[in-house]
Amino acid sequence: MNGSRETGLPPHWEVRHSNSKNLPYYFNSQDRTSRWEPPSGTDTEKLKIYMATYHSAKGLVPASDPQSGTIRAAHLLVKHRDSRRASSWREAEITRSKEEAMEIIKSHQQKIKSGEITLGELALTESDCSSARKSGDLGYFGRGDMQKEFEDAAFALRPGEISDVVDTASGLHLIERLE
Ligand SMILES: O=C(O)CN(Cc1ccccc1)C(=O)c1nc(-c2ccccc2)[nH]c1C(=O)O
Repeated sequence: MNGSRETGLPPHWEVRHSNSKNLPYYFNSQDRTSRWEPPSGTDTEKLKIYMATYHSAKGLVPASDPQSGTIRAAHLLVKHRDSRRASSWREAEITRSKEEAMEIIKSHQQKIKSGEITLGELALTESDCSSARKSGDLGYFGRGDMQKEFEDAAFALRPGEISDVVDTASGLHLIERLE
């Protein structure tokens, strides 16, 4: 529990760490909801200071042991109205259809294949995942950490390779294995 005064978060909210995505997220212990972005009413200056000390104090660094069956990957997520959580930092309510999302991610795939732009660069502005701010980098993860379709596709890639479109409950993904 990190209390609300040091974190700058409203009461009942705390910072947690998603090991699978190697990202902090925000958890409300009262109604047990979680989100990638800080809730409204957060004192962002205090949170920034807390996050700096929290992360350095806890030494939360990525699991740097690919030998333990982990890989490192980045992804670009395009959500649609049937995504399990049809909302993202880009769009509060995502209403596009799955077919429209497929057209969008296929055009992203073409741009990446042509060498016009990298997946990470495109993820920064186009990915509906909160990892967008890290160019889609999810850090290291092992089997059992991600949704099965995502895991199978990611582990089938060689380092540097990019997947075809992967369909999960979260939406449509392009995955690049980094290590
Ligand atoms: O699937 C859901 O019910 C909600 N999620 C996952 C999630 C999990 C914890 C906190 C916020 C979002 C997503 O929709 C989601 N999944 C991902 C994801 C999926 C596969 C691999 C990496 C990330 N990112 C997100 C996101 O909003 O940022």
